[in-house]
Amino acid sequence: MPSQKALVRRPGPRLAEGLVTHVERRAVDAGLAAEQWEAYTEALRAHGWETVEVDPAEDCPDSVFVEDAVVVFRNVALITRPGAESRRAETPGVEEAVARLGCSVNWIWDPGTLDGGDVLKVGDTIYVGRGGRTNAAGVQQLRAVFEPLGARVVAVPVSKVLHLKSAVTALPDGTVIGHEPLVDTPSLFPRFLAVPEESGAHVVLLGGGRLLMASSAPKTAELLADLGHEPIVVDIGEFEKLEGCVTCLSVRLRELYV
Ligand SMILES: NC(=O)NCCC[C@H](N)C(=O)O
Repeated sequence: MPSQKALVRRPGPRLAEGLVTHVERRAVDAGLAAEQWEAYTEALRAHGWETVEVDPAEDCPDSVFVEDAVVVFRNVALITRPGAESRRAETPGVEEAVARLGCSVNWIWDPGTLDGGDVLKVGDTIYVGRGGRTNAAGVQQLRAVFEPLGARVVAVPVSKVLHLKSAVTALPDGTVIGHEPLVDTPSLFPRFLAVPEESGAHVVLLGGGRLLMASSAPKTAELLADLGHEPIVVDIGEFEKLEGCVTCLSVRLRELYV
């Protein structure tokens, strides 16, 4: 039976030292971050997802952003080689977790770099952002792993934000949504809907019409509700200070057979 599991990773003691690239550094309240993380994982569970915790990586400030360490398509997990060197020690724990769940495992190798936040799956199309964290070799290696499984890999330039999924994600019907000033080439997507807020571009599909979204995008939540979707809103403000979004705090394993 297909699973409804979601990998998550508890924030570690060094969270406040997480990388910032496109935003000013602001102090992170570790206690509040822990509460927000609990509420985020609770929202996943409340909507039918069993959360599976990856062992903590206490020395890695950014390890809570678990989606950057792995890309899963069908039953195959591609362990990334993060573009930021300080994040490379995050991957062994994630590799162990996906292997335990029964995925076959592949790897991005030197000189490739790839962050999971640069990978957006829409059906069998895999968009991969070529930007600050993912290089051309990483794109080629991703293609070599997933195209034989039936995926079509489409490379997309990313220059204005940290990751492709900082700029765009997709609705259940496949429409790609993004805040236009931050999207390099909206015309690359067959159906594109502009949203009024930067963090409005980030949705996690919970199933049915339910979309997990950040409370920092109220106008977008209203727009999407008006289009017949059901926003489920969580406050992830402490993670947004570190350029995190709702998407990067979990990895949903939708096609795992266990
Ligand atoms: N996929 C994501 O959007 N990940 C967010 C990563 C934030 C972290 N502070 C970083 O710069 O790597």
